[in-house]
Amino acid sequence: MLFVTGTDTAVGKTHAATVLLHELQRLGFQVGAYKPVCSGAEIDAADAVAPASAQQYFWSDIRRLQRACALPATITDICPQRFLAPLAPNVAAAAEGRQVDDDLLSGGLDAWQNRCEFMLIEGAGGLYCPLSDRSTVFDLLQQLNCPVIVVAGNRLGVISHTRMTVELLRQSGRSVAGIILNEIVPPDPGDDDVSRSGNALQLQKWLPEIPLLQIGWNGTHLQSADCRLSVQEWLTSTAAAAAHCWKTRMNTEVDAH
Ligand SMILES: Nc1ncnc2c1ncn2[C@@H]1O[C@H](COP(=O)(O)OP(=O)(O)OP(=O)(O)O)[C@@H](O)[C@H]1O
Ligand SMILES: C[C@H](N)[C@@H](CCCCCC(=O)O)NC(=O)O
Ligand SMILES: [Mg+2]
Repeated sequence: MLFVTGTDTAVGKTHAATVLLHELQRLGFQVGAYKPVCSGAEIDAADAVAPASAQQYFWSDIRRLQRACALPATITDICPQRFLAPLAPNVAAAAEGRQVDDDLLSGGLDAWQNRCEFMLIEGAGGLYCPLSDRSTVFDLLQQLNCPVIVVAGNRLGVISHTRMTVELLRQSGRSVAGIILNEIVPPDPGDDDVSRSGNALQLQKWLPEIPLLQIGWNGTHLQSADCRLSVQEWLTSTAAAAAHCWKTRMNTEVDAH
């Protein structure tokens, strides 16, 4: 298992997860994709004029993960709990008179047993985003006990947000496999925006022991910002740690039954 978290909502966790899926699959790994809960549905354009009851909702994160995953998977395999409002999942659930099922957050992974070498899991929002009324992304991560990738949206503020996220993970014993600095704003060719162009160097300076990768605007590939290792080396070692963790979970599940 490999958990993709981020410095905030809308920093490119899903975008980075799809890039990771493509890159890992290109290296031959069989990777499943999972999001424990998703909030914020959209309506297919073709349905926009249909009466509300007939409208087909979809969840962009689930659709993007499903399309990027090379293994056959239903929407429920990818994400077993889905809510309409674009709010924290527990708040979105309450708006429908429902509750997020805490056990199903990790329990939904059981559907993937023996179907892949490991799972790529995307959270929602940042580390302390509530998932249910009782638990946050961070709690789920602690329960899953797996390596983490931190997606950092490249904008002013990213240095502090990334360091806080990494510090919390490290203090709690999580292994941070890497930081992905993701371009969430299109480049302006006439203007070198120093509030963004200097952030990779700063992250390397303040977090020198964590591999730093980058995804460009509309980028479909990972780039290494870390001269110590290539993207392929990083992917291979990260996949090995993720596979070990998934195997451990499956063995534990088998023992429990
Ligand atoms: N590198 C990129 N290039 C171009 N667009 C991007 C890039 N990264 C993200 N985006 C766009 O920015 C928006 C937010 O990205 P994304 O949905 O991946 O964020 P997220 O962190 O997964 O958010 P959430 O907390 O809702 O899961 C999306 O429209 C996405 O397509
Ligand atoms: C609606 C968003 N897109 C996202 C939830 C983000 C909630 C952030 C809450 C917070 O930390 O303040 N949903 C999701 O990832 O399924
Ligand atoms: Mg997302």
